[in-house]
Amino acid sequence: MSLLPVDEALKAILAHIPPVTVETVTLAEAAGRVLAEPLIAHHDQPPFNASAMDGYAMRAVDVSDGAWLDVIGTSQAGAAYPGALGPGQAVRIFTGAPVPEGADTVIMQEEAVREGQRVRFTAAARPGHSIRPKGNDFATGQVLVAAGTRLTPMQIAVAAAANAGTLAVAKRPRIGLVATGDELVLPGNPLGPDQIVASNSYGLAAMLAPYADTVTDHGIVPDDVAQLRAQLSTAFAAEPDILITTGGASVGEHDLVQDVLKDLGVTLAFWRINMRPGKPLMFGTRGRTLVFGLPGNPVSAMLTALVFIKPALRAWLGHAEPQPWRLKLAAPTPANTARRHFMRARLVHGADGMLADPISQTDSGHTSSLAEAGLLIVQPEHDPGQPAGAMVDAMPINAF
Ligand SMILES: Nc1nc2c(c(=O)[nH]1)N[C@H]1C(S)=C(S)[C@@H](COP(=O)(O)OP(=O)(O)OC[C@H]3O[C@@H](n4cnc5c(N)ncnc54)[C@H](O)[C@@H]3O)O[C@H]1N2
Ligand code: MOO
Repeated sequence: MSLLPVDEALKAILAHIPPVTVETVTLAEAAGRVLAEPLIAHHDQPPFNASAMDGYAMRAVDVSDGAWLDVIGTSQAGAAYPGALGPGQAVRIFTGAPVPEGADTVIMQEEAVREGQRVRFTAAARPGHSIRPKGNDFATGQVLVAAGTRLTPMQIAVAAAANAGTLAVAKRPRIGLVATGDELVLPGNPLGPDQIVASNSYGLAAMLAPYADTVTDHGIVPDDVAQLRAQLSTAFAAEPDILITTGGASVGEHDLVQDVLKDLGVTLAFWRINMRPGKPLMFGTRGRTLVFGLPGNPVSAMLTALVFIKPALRAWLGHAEPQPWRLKLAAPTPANTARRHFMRARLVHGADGMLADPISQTDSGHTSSLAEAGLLIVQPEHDPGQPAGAMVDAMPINAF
């Protein structure tokens, strides 16, 4: 049986990703979205030379030991001192206020002695000190956030500072989920004999929601051709950008998903890949809908989504693929098979940095070990096994 190499499978999927489409959202809705056009500054920040301290503004040359200066007025944030400052003069100034024309330094009030309308200083003056020059933070025309960036709170803050009321972000796909299996019951229900709680759609919805406009869970369908056909038709009728099934992907008599998908007009691009877990993954298209048939085993379902669907979604949004992590092994890894292994591991803090601590559990039905893992060690095909301290490639499980 020939299994498609992981990299080729990924390439085949990425070839079907449409170009980024843009939509405009308000700043309040933009956190977590991927910027589709660069955020460019349209003003200088600060827009004027601003004081960084509460204190006094003056000419540095006028500040000498014990010399008194005349306090001629006040500059506060939102209300600048209207005139210019001359020799022997000081202006009372507050943090964020415009530095008056003629002044070239600010001394904080803790280093000033005020008597009525005059002031002297206990510290030397340095030109430019405690002044934020106009455009120091950013200047008109500067790219503040590059297209393709996922907007974190820090970038939302800079966008707000740049006076952007709205942002151009990538439109997100609509995703549908269908779980298949006679044995499945929804979480929260009593378990009958031979029944299994359907967990895949919950994990997948949580994983994919940050990339999606909507994730619609179409529930559970038994392993029955007529019911599968009916439910998958309903799911397609909602015109999702991406439809994901779980279960029924393998070779047994009850693995019906592929045939039903084909009957419903899905063109299969590939089935079965050289990966563990996750071998029976299938991928195809129906019109402009991308269709992923994930294996039912819960670890296989989550990891195939992580390895294939997340990159597809990043590409959909125009967000660059992250570099693989390179980490030292905290413990040896065993020899691999001919399939690329995505090995569960914990991220641990060692004396000389972060280490990947492999988890020995490899069962594709073992969810509790996956829940403990923070990353996957990417073990190459036929890897002979590595000693503790060896550098390995890894991918974080929870990164965007
Ligand atoms: N003769 C062979 N048998 C199997 C092969 C093979 O190559 N030859 N491949 C194995 C591999 S690898 C995998 S992975 C599984 C995948 O099988 P299916 O995609 O057909 O999955 P199911 O049989 O439907 O279920 C497998 C397992 O997962 C549980 N399951 C299913 N759906 C869910 C869900 N939504 N939430 C939680 N758990 C779920 C299900 O109860 C089964 O225990 O096939 C191997 N067999
Ligand atoms: O590939 Mo399956 O996902 O190993 O159990």
